[in-house]
Amino acid sequence: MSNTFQVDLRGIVDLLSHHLYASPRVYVRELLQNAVDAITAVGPDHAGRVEITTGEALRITDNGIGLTEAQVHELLATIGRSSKRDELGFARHEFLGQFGIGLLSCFLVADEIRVHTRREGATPVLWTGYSDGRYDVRPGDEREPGTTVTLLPRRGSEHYLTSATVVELAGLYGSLLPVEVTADGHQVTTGTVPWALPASERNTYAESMLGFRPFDVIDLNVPGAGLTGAAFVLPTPVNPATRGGHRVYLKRMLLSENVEGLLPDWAFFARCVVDSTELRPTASREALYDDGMLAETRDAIADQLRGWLVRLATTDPRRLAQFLQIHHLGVKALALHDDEMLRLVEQWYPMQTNMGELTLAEFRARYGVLRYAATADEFRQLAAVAGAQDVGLINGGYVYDADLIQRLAAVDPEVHAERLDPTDLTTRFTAVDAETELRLRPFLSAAQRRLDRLGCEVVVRSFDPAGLPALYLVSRAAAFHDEFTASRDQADDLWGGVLDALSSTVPNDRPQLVLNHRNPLIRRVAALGDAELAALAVESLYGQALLLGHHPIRPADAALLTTSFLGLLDRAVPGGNGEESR
Ligand SMILES: Nc1ncnc2c1ncn2[C@@H]1O[C@H](COP(=O)(O)OP(=O)(O)OP(=O)(O)O)[C@@H](O)[C@H]1O
Repeated sequence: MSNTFQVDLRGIVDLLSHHLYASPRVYVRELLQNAVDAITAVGPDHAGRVEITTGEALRITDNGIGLTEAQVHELLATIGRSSKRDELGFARHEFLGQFGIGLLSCFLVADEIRVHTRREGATPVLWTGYSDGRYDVRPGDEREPGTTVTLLPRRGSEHYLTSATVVELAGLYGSLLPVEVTADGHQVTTGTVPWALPASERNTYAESMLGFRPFDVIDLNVPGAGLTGAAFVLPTPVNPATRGGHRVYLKRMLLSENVEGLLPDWAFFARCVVDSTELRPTASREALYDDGMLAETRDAIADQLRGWLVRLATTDPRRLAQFLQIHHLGVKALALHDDEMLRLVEQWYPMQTNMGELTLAEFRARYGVLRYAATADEFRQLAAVAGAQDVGLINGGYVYDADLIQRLAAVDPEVHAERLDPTDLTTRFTAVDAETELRLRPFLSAAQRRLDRLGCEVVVRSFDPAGLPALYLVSRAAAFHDEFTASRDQADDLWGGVLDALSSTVPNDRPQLVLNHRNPLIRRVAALGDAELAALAVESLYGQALLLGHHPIRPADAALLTTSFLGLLDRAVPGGNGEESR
């Protein structure tokens, strides 16, 4: 014995209202959709009209194909039955509907639905359905071919059927529909799609619908998906992690204002408004069905956005620079994962270097190796000295920059990157000749004695620029060592013990104060007969070099800065040595 499933309508309505549709508001969309489909079914030359009125009840009338009594029994009384599928059960291309459940959404706001309909050449029929699952069919009053659906509001749902709400919802879902729609006398359909408007009106559209005045508007066209539309480029920075939704229409009916998955992740800077005849909705009609077609469409749109970027680069680099200025954080964040964005950054994003602003591509063409300082402090410390020796240096200290340089070198075997360590520079410093070295020895050992307690080593080298008297250089190992000893001092006994055991493995090359023998002041200081004055001078040079390189100032350094400054002042101002006038 074989039986058929029984369906409890109340269960189905609950399922629809709470789980399938985001809000009961969608009933307006489903009604509009049925009216448009009925008009489409008449034929391409039929001048379709849809009229919605509100009041005690909501009425929506179309001059579409209508239904015969037999069709009413077959289509309206069977959930899941649709006239919009072919014999094999596939959705027919020209229609919006396909599932055979849309009319049920009206039960989200109404307890009773009446469908008054007439097919050309047949008699009028009145079908009445109730939310408890009953329906009846009677002969209807005389009427033109077409259909009128009437909803009697459910108690508590009246607000979904007020004039204001219905006019708003009909406009939201139906403004681009290819048939004439009015709601309580208001013209709902606008006639033109926004992306076909002249440039100034597109901007106004974006301002009112998307909430921003676009930086630029890019036309989109994907014939394979029957897709036309526009991408509006955001004029202000956005966090690329916040997925912005797109306004998507399917066969001119709004799917959602917040569709995801239409663009690849890297295109976070654009909001699209598109219409497609081929992309498919999910059953809730609030999202796009994620299939091969959507993937191909995404790729095609990505190509068009990339094309826009490339065009900007060749025809209007100034605007591309503006674009990157707005969206650089997002572009750079994505470039850490996306090779195309990485190339964009390489070619077009100017980074700070000691030779002015240069793109990584320009820098590489000029200097071969992408030599960079990993922090802004290191960069400041090294930029001038490196520049004077014609060593190009990139400031990798801005967010993502050092990582991007490293990644570029990782993905492209032709690119070489090198982090410049401050002590690497000493190899470019020329040692002074043996005779001078010998002459300077007493001065140097006196200077070393003064700086020993600060853990700093004093050396003399010749380097450019000659105007720079002294440079404080910390190697990575030395910086680590400093941090290590600082933590050792703060740690409790247990951790102190562990750190002590480790300390033997920590290299302890000391930071260096490099005095520049090319600098006239340094020569004069080194030649001073007055040992006390020379020591004061070395201490101030040490303090000044620390400040110049933005190094942390420890309490001992601060004390030294004060005493050396006051000491020098004392020597400079006449009347010292107890000779003050009384
Ligand atoms: N205004 C109308 N004019 C003519 N036929 C209609 C009208 N409204 C509904 N119908 C008929 O009733 C059937 C069921 O409608 P329903 O809205 O439930 O499903 P659908 O539109 O086929 O699919 P979907 O669930 O995707 O909307 C339709 O296939 C159509 O044949």
